[in-house]
Amino acid sequence: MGMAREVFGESLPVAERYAEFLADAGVVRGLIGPREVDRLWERHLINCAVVAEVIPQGAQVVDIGSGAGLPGVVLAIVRPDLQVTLLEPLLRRTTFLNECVDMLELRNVQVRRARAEEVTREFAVDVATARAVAPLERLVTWALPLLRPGGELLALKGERAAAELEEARPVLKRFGVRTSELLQVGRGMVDPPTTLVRVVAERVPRRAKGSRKRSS
Ligand SMILES: C[S@@+](CC[C@H](N)C(=O)[O-])C[C@H]1O[C@@H](n2cnc3c(N)ncnc32)[C@H](O)[C@@H]1O
Repeated sequence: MGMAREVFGESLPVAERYAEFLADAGVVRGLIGPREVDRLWERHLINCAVVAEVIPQGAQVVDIGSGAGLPGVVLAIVRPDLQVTLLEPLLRRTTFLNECVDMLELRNVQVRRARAEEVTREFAVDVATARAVAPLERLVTWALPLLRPGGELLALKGERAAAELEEARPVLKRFGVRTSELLQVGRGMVDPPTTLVRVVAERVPRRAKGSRKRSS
């Protein structure tokens, strides 16, 4: 628990209530595997919380495919300055997420029931996050249209992060992306540290090049 205190600081009691809800209702409703309960803090809460290291103050964040709230709920707990939208298409999961928001009294969170590719006109946020949602080459096609120009996707990826970034190169090129990189966050706090793929949206396109309508 020592590391949890260090990571969550004064938000620790809220994080503890969230962990209890995941271990209880989350398991009963099939949103978290029973085997995850013993490693909830290390593999889920702390692993997600350390992403806050690279999110700017006051950012608007969309968490794509939030599921039971990872990483979106955790980021909202550890960083009350963020405005977080949890984007999740499945009703059973948005019900769970709304209950979390009420129970934890998270005033900086909204839940939006939709698929990412359906709501591109609604968002122009600073940061999109996603964990375990889709391969990077598909994820970027959902995430980049939700970002403001210069905004960034932070995709939590495991061992295949570098390979997925390579596979996504053609798509990144189509979107005119010039900045994409691997980052590690949470060194010394979680083992292994969390690997992120960071992709910065370019200043211009909302659609991939080549799919743009011609003006004449
Ligand atoms: C394996 S779960 C991961 C949930 C959570 N991010 C986590 O790490 O525990 C993938 C989630 O992505 C959601 N999802 C799938 N396709 C999506 C889409 N097109 N837009 C938004 N969410 C999507 C699913 O409903 C599911 O909740």
